[in-house]
Amino acid sequence: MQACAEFSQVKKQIDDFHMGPVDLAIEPGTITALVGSNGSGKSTLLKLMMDLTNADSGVIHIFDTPVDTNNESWKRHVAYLPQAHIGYHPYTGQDLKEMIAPMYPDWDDNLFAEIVGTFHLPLNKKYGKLSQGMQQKLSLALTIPRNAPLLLLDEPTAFMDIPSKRMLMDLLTDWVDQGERAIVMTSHQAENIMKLADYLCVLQDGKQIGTFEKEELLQRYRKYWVSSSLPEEAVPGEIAREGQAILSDQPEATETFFRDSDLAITHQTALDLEEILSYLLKQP
Ligand SMILES: Nc1ncnc2c1ncn2[C@@H]1O[C@H](COP(=O)(O)OP(=O)(O)OP(=O)(O)O)[C@@H](O)[C@H]1O
Repeated sequence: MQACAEFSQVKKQIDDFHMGPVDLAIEPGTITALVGSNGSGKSTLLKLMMDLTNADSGVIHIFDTPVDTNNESWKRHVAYLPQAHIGYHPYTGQDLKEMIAPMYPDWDDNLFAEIVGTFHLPLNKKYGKLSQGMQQKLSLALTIPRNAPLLLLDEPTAFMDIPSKRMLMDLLTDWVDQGERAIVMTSHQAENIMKLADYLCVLQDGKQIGTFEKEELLQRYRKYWVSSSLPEEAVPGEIAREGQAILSDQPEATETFFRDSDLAITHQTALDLEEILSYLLKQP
């Protein structure tokens, strides 16, 4: 199946920030969250996909077309929501819709009306006069109905209230379920990632720690308490200790060790995604 986007050994340097090498494939029908601390390179990855900045080495393909080709027709297959829109401020939502919709052959006016209705967006007000949260909602209303098969969202819910976040998450899940389309989004919000993402591409200071299937990641980590004192030396799979608890990223190996050492497990829990990401991002 044709990948929506593919990074091969992509590297980029901006001053003293070094990104990559990044290898990543975005398959249709999937939602990938770019996760990492501030300044880890998430927005830069999206900008590289939009050819808004150039890679120093490596190749990025969008639907099999290299992004740095002279023919930019591939851009019609991508809808990009940046963190901030420069140039929208003097226009009303209606003006912006009339400017943007004709550029996208698959623009869905019904979906635009649905998002406007869901978020109670006033289309007669200038973008610059809207609150940050409303600006974000209007930007989404102007981006999702483009129905481009690859949707890139940079922090889409950063300024949104809780009910709106939920509504957007439902909307995005429905949107991606409709067919051969994919979403790549950056997010700091574990709730978004937990609800939406199939895959997590984890970045730390520009380094790609890994790309993980969310469910696989959730199953990989467990926390154990045992009946007597823990041995001083590290237990197989141990990644950390919290008081009398051991955190493991190899539950089978850890449990075998406890069994062989006659240490009864008195309690165990899975780790939530926020804890897992904190551990991944603490790695040296
Ligand atoms: N135009 C620019 N000029 C100079 N440095 C830049 C520029 N754009 C990005 N950088 C640097 O590149 C690095 C990665 O930035 P990027 O915006 O991709 O991070 P991020 O993971 O999206 O961060 P955040 O979570 O804060 O949005 C940072 O060190 C940033 O300072």
